[in-house]
Amino acid sequence: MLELKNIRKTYHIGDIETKAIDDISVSFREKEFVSILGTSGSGKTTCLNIIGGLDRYDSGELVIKGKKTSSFKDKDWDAYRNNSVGFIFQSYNLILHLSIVANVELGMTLSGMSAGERHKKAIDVLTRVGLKEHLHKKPGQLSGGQMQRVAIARALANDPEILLCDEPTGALDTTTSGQIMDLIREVAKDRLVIMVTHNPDIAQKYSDRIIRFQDGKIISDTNPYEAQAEDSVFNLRKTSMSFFTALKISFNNIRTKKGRTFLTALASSIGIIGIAVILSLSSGFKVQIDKFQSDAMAEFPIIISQSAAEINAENIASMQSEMQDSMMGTQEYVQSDKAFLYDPSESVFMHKNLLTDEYLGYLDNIDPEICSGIGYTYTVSMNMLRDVDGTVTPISLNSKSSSTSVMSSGANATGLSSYPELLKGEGKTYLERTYELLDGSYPTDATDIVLVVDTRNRIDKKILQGLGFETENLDSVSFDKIVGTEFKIITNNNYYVKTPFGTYIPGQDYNAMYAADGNISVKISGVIRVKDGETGILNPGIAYSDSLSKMIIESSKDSEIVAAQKASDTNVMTTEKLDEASKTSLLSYLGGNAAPYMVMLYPDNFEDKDAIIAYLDEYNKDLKTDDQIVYTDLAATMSSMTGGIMDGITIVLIAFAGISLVVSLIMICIITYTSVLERTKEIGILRALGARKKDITRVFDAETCILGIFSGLLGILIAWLLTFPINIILFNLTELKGVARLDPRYAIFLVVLSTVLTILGGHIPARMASKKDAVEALRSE
Ligand SMILES: Nc1ncnc2c1ncn2[C@@H]1O[C@H](COP(=O)(O)OP(=O)(O)OP(=O)(O)O)[C@@H](O)[C@H]1O
Repeated sequence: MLELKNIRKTYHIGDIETKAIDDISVSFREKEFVSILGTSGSGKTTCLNIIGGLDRYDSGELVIKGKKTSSFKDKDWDAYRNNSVGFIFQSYNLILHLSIVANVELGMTLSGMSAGERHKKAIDVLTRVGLKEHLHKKPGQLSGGQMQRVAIARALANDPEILLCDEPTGALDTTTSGQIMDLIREVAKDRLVIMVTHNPDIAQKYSDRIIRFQDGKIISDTNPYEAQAEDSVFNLRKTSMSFFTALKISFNNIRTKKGRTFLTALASSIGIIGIAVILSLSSGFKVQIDKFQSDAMAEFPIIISQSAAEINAENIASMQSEMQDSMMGTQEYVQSDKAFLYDPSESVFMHKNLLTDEYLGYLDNIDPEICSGIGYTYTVSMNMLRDVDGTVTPISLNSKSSSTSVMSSGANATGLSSYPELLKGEGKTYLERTYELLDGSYPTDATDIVLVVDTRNRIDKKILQGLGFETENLDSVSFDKIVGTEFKIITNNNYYVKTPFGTYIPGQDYNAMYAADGNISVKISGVIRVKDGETGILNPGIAYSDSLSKMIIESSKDSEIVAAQKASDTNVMTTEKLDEASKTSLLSYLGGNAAPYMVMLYPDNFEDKDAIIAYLDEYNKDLKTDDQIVYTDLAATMSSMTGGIMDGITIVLIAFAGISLVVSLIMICIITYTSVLERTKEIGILRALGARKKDITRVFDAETCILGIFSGLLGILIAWLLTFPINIILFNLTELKGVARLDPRYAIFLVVLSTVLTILGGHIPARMASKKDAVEALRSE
């Protein structure tokens, strides 16, 4: 059954050699109870460990059931320990954080038995050793004798052919020893039991055969046996521990140290908290910036003007460096007594855009899905008269008090703006989306105009004066006085009078002009104000539709004065000489030029803006530089600046948080290492039960995995809780609401990251654990 042939084992510590086993040859029967007696240090335990596959011999041969073990690989030894050998130790060697049933099940788990079968078998053997009443207990709640019974049950669970007992009663009183020995005697009826003991009486009383050791040699054997040549019928079932079992073992271990686990997880979650808070802040700020940018987009549509300064990256860079020079005082000074002449217009490259009918048609055909509105600005003048309480007086829509600003896009003069028309034909108009109605109605016809007041309902006094309202000594004008006010835009033919000299002057007979046919009647349909949270493009004052301008141009283009002006190179009103450009602009002013001065395209979002730009670029593709239409996209310059800054800040902050993640990684490494040291005995027990080195690594990987998931979840929870005070603080500082928000996708990613990093950090100590010598591990306390 079991044969040791010239087995030797020597331990080397420094220069000192200890011959623990010195050429032992002995054979065992298939069923017998053998006691090994001997003085301390005589090599008994070493021999038992070699037989049990816990320790390796240096030379000789161990033959098990006719199979030589010299060719055994690690995995064969693991399987041998698991299937064929049961160990019983003096100090019981139970895993304290597992229940006694789980302790007994462990060996069977490694041999791959199903959960149900395992459990039944564990209960059976525990009942057999007399522990039926104590199944629910943990090892720590049992007496020494009871613990040894559990150890016996564990050793018997896999029904091994060999039971190895190393002083099984060494720690027990006489009565209990007797009971345990009776049990072992019983077990020995159908297997080989080899017991190491110091107690000759016990050996005498219970065993069939006594072998005495001295200085690593056998000095006597009461019942020697000569091994018969056997055919090898030795079949080993390979052992393996599932990751789930590893998780269960580790989870139970962690459960016994709740406080420490919590503190460890808390400390190692700091890095995750840092990154989660930074990510939630940066994504929150990004949302704010995106919102700001989409507002900015409404404010800065893509502008196509008749003449465009080419703003490109180069210009911006040179502007920036000029600014920097003046701020830093690094401007260039030249020593000279001459004044150098230069033409400033040469340094600004102006591109003339020819807004031909073809191009305007091209713009009109833009996909309404990508461009929510197109606004046209014309420089046509509006000659208006209003009947104020029976007196017809000239009025103006324009306060004429402030300068024109292209930056405020839709406006062609302060107090007078045109609003973009809806391209989609359905849905809310730009005004309905962006402005709230204070009185009257939104414009429905081209001839409906609206009064825009600011958020405090204010309006420039001069605008209402221009419209013919009485404002002298007044603080306010009620809306119903304004809404419904009608006036007329007088056609050129009605407005201009030809003088005997062939020139044209505005007529003076307002009543006749007002009453004449062909004028365009206009009505103030309502008063509007920008909605809270929206950014409007309209200046406080009057806003009218592009169609109104088109109507005026339509009515003016065939008028006498336009015809006369087209035919003349002098100003038909002042007889002043005109160059080509002034003539064009005068014709535009008179409504003789259908081309808009400026076109603005309104996207809804960045993708749409890109699509619009692609559409505009498409037109320019095959054209010569001079014929190309240059557009201005101010939002792009803004967004690339803000986006870049935000990304930069985020990266720097994450780098800092990353450092704390590395620190927690090192900490996990140390903590796992401590856990390995603490659980050395457990490693020995698992190895004795047949766990492979891989399985030991797995147990610790499982522990760090649990720790990683837990610290990840804890980190996310804390980071999420932190977003509330952070938001309150940010709101107080910046009035931005809900900036910090934790994206669930980031949260999941960070938990995974924490788990992976923790497993990585713990893997090295876990590998170290697996390399521990089983015998030494068992010996540790
Ligand atoms: N890992 C080791 N490293 C070095 N020497 C060892 C090691 N294990 C055992 N020895 C030595 O080998 C010899 C045999 O030890 P072993 O434990 O087998 O004796 P034993 O007969 O079981 O003693 P005891 O009855 O006291 O347990 C002893 O001299 C011991 O010091």
